[in-house]
Amino acid sequence: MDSLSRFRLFSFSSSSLIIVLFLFYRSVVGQSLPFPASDIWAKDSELHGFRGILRDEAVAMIKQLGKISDSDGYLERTFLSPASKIATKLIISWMEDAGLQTWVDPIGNIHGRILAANSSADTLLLGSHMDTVIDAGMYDGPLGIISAISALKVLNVTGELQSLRRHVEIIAFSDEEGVRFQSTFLGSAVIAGVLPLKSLNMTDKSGLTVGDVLRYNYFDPTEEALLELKYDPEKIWGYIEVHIEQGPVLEHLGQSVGVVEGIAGQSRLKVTVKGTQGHAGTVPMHMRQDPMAASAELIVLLENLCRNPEKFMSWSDSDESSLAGLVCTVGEISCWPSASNVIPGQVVFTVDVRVMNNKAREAVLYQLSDQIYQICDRRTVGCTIDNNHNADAVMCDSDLSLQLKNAAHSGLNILSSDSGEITDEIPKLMSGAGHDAMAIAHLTKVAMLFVRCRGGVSHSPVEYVLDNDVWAAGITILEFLRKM
Ligand SMILES: NC(=O)N[C@H](N)C(=O)O
Ligand SMILES: [Mn+2]
Ligand SMILES: [Mn+2]
Repeated sequence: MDSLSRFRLFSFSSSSLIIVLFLFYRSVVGQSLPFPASDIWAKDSELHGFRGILRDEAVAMIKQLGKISDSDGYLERTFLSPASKIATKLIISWMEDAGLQTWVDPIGNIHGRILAANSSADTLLLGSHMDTVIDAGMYDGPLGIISAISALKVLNVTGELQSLRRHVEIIAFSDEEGVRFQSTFLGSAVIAGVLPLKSLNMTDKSGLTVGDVLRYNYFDPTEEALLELKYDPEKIWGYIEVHIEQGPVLEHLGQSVGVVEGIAGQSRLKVTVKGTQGHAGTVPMHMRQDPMAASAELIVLLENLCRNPEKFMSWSDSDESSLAGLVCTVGEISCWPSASNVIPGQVVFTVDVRVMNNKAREAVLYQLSDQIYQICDRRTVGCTIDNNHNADAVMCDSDLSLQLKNAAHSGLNILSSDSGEITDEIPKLMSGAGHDAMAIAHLTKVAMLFVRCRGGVSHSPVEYVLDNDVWAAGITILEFLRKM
């Protein structure tokens, strides 16, 4: 080989090596934490819709958080549990990496804030919840927290974080699912100043009350102390929450995100049925007061009432349209003493009732209680109904929702600019699921962005959001922050 050929071969191999090293850097280093904040990288990322931060890092964080569980083998992270404390440290580190000032309040909410140069500016709140159901998916809650952190991290990388027009605060709420105490919204209701004091007396499975748990957390939850945690509505501009849709509509429409118009109201009851405990082999059937058989009848009644409410309710109570979307669920049941050869002494089950129209929900609860007591009387078992939670339906603010929709539109067009596709109209949809936005609506105007999920499945470990849809959520928040 002559020296010119040797030189050509050398220069070809060294440039290939540089390209290979660059690709390796992009694929391995560029996708891991922390993200390098160099100007060159930031420029490159702007061109690519900040894919490294808004998609790859965000998905990595969701997966990391999805491994922090109170149980082995499945995801469960409840209010102020050991796993929630580990998750708190991680979320704080991510918020700080995004350039935010952080703190944890006595109810376990994590806050990350950036102040605007104008100290008298009002504040945009962004957030969702960090607690999960039992055997949960990893997107329900964390998607909203992490898309907000990622969007602010982009602004930190580009240097825009210091020139925001409003203060911006992310809150990772400590309890939305209400699994530990059947409470829901413990975190967000305190911030909005609407936590009913009786919630402090609710007990978990070990007999601890909410109040006990807070006192172990060095916080005495008196009425005054709780009110001190309430935010001043005058200082808050609005609240935006990103959340997995948890239903099939966006997938059906072939759209990655949609804007929420309203959230159905919800009530949770605890029904206790007391009978006569006895021997399964000796008590004749007609002499039993069996709370298990009674509960079975009550549960079938609930299903009938919610499937065909018009058969149970007089038209003066409600009209057909106000009952549209009514859904009722018994999701938890336990009996005592729970043995195959014992007629139970007591059965306890939960009832979850949801519908957009608040009056219709009240009418359903009234009918349901009436029918339950009639059945219990006929079966000579004792029934009590505790109404543990009520949240009225919430309509999202139309102006804020429009701004969110415009942000989604421009964000999606950045993502699709490579393909030349123009994003269609952003869909609007209703939420049957509850959200922290319901509690925060008592404080300020709210808007929500839903993100498509596979098969519409949530509250299940198979819950899944495409990485590109996580990206779509992040770029929507980024565009919102840039234009607010
Ligand atoms: N979005 C949700 O999954 N939230 C609730 N905790 C619910 O029960 O709807
Ligand atoms: Mn949930
Ligand atoms: Mn949720």
